[in-house]
Amino acid sequence: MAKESFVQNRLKSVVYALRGAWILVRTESSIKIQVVIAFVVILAGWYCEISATEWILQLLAIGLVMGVEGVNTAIEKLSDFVQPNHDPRIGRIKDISAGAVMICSLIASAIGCIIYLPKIF
Ligand SMILES: Nc1ncnc2c1ncn2[C@@H]1O[C@H](COP(=O)(O)OP(=O)(O)OP(=O)(O)O)[C@@H](O)[C@H]1O
Repeated sequence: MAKESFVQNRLKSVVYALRGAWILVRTESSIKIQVVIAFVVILAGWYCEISATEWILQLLAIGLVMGVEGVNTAIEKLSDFVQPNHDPRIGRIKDISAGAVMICSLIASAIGCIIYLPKIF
């Protein structure tokens, strides 16, 4: 069998990653909520005519939260696969992973407040 070229290989990886992103959006309620929030703040950014720097910060915050949420989901699924039974060590791993999402969400909320509160009040 002929060896795949570098470009074919990379294209396959992109397809696998797109498939993973689609599974996330289709099956995970937390990601669905985050997609809605992202949509709302993008509309708000457009409505409030935020600056280029504010757009960059807002998009970074959206990407950060959704990216870490995806990794958190993968950790939860891997945990359930390696240990289907109740195990305090798995509980701790899942708690830490959820904690990482919470930290990113708090930072993203702070960025949202810094951008929009002065425009509202
Ligand atoms: N196998 C387990 N052993 C011990 N504790 C667990 C186990 N599975 C879950 N837990 C505890 O329950 C919490 C919730 O776990 P779960 O996998 O249901 O995540 P979740 O936050 O409900 O997921 P989702 O993001 O899909 O809503 C964990 O953070 C952990 O404290």
